Amino acid sequence: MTSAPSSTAAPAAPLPSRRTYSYLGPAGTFTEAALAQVPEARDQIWRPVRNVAEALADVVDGRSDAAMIAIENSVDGGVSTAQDALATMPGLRIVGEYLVRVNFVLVGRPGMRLEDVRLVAAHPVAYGQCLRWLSATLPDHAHLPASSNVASAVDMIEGVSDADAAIAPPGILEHHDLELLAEEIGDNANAVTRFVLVSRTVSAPPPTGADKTSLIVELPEEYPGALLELLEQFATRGINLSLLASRPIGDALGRYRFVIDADGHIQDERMADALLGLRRFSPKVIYLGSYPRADRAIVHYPDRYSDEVFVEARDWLRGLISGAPEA
Ligand SMILES: O=C(O)C(=O)C[C@]1(C(=O)O)C=C[C@@H](O)C=C1
Repeated sequence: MTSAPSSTAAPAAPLPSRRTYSYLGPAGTFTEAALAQVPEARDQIWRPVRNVAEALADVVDGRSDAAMIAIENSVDGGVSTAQDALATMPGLRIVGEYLVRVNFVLVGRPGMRLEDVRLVAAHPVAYGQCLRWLSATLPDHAHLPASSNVASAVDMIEGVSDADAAIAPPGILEHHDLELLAEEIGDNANAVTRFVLVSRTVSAPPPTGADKTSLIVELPEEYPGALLELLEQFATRGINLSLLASRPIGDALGRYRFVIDADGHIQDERMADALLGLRRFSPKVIYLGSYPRADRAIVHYPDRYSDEVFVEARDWLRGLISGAPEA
């Protein structure tokens, strides 16, 4: 006979609540491949959405804990929709960086032949990476923008779009019955897309020695040499920039904000000093976060830019002010 559970048994421990991650769907996108690189995201809830702004809005509004978004492609450059969303949506922080090799196939509805393709559905960033192949192979085609690399094909199969063919990741054929029309159609076989994981404002993960800091900075108006002064904040502190892109602010012609990735962490003395310099002259500095670089490459600095030398110089100045005898 089995005994009834004793009423004095310890109550079961509450299950830890699962975290939700938004990403550009549907399943099978490169963005999903980037999310698969995040160990903490395993066994959590993955929420596919239709665009980057929706993924970030999920985080801002609390529907998700974090969002994975594409931010830069080695062939097509900065993903402007992501840069603009980060510039205008408050309360977000980049907490991680991930790289995904990207290559593309052209797929059609079952029975479609390459020579009959006229309308090609593709995400604009993917389209930009296949332009040379497309103009050589399908010079008369028209482009139908799609919201993602997988949505291009799924919308075509489901009759939501009139496309004859779609640019998609190679894995698409494992999930859908499609005609493979061409493989390896990307203009650069080594193309890589950089993704970032974005959460609500949190303190930065601790420095690793291989970190990046992302910023968006506006220039003062009517200020000759302002861009040079912005760059000097980094140059005079020995900080390398790995990204400098301009995006229109949108309120008037000729007004731009600068999207910057700088080597180093906000807790590095030289980076903190550069941020103070930027804050003094720029009307708006958005700090997007400091996080470990995807390639984990340690950056080495000449001694004059080390934390110790910054601290020593500050102590020296304090000593001069306080009248302490010089060592
Ligand atoms: O994640 C996907 O598959 C996407 O469709 C998005 C995206 C992008 O926004 O850059 C991702 C990687 C490729 O470079 C092309 C498109």
